[in-house]
Amino acid sequence: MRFWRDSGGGGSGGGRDLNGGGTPCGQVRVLVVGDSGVGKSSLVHLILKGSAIARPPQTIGCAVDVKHITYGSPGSSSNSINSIKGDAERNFFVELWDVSGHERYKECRSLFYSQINGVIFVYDLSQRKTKTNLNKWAVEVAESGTFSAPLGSGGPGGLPVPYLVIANKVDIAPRDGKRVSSGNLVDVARQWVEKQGLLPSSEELPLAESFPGNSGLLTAAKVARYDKEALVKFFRMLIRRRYFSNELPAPSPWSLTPREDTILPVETTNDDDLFQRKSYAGQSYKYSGVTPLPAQRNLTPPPTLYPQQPMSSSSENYRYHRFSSSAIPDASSSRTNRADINI
Ligand SMILES: Nc1nc2c(ncn2[C@@H]2O[C@H](COP(=O)(O)OP(=O)(O)OP(=O)(O)O)[C@@H](O)[C@H]2O)c(=O)[nH]1
Repeated sequence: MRFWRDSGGGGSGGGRDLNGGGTPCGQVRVLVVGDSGVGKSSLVHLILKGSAIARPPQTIGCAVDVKHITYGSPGSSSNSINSIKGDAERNFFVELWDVSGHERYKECRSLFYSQINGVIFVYDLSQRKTKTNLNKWAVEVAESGTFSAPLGSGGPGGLPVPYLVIANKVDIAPRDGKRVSSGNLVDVARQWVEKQGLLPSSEELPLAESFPGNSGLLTAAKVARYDKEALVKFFRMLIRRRYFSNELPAPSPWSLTPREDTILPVETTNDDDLFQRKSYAGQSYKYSGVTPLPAQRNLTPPPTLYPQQPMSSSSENYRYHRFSSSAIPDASSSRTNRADINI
């Protein structure tokens, strides 16, 4: 069975001429987790391609895509050894590990929780249970994962890396107490099961145990609405933590507020907290720009190679740690039709 998919495109990683031939300096790994059907793959597609995907196939195991991102200021010299710590613009890859939320992969998905720099938790605004379930996801990742550049204190479930909570499907979120149907198979099935009384209605689920940091980014992956700037800030913060942590402390990324004009419209709901965005994550989990503590778990320490070594444009240096797109099998067989879901 194949677990990986490499998009090989999307204007991101894979090619050698990124950013005018610039040499990638390194990579950060971001897990994308949440219940099946909340729209993780749709979101990843949107982040990579900038457009919505009509019918995402269900993820088998895990799909890996790579986004290219720059860090630093354009136009500065990149030849000096010091410039890596300074303002030269550098290329990085953000690996997005889109882990299937389907139960059938529960036993094996910890395989993918390796050397994680950050986590994106996704839930479905129209299915409140998917939000309360985020805690389970956090515990699972925290307990079975290994982490790169871990934080000194834990987030939800003890998660030791920065995270972002994304509330997807804002386009069909309940308004005025009424639920809007998305029409997609997973949602229809879930609503049918709830109606039969086989599951508590997600509308009735208590929010008391909801995920720490009720705020989150609002997205509607299906109609290509998301806060690109906030996502990029999150990715850059992960890069900074991993590769530039001995620079002067930067302002807390958790306190960065996305630009007002990129904020999705606030909709009226019976659950106001879902629609307020104040920070990227729980208050108890602020990253304050301090140098990360040594690895807390069974970790390979994050490589310090790239930040410290002189850069060269030789092809050897183009390879970067832990990810080689050539090592990743063909994408096409890693997914299957959503119609295959067993409900
Ligand atoms: N209305 C609406 N539907 C969405 C949105 N995002 C995703 N969907 C739909 O939700 C369904 C599930 O989307 P996926 O992206 O495959 O969900 P997933 O979380 O990756 O699911 P798994 O692979 O099973 O873990 C698809 O039919 C999508 O078209 C959204 O923002 N709004």
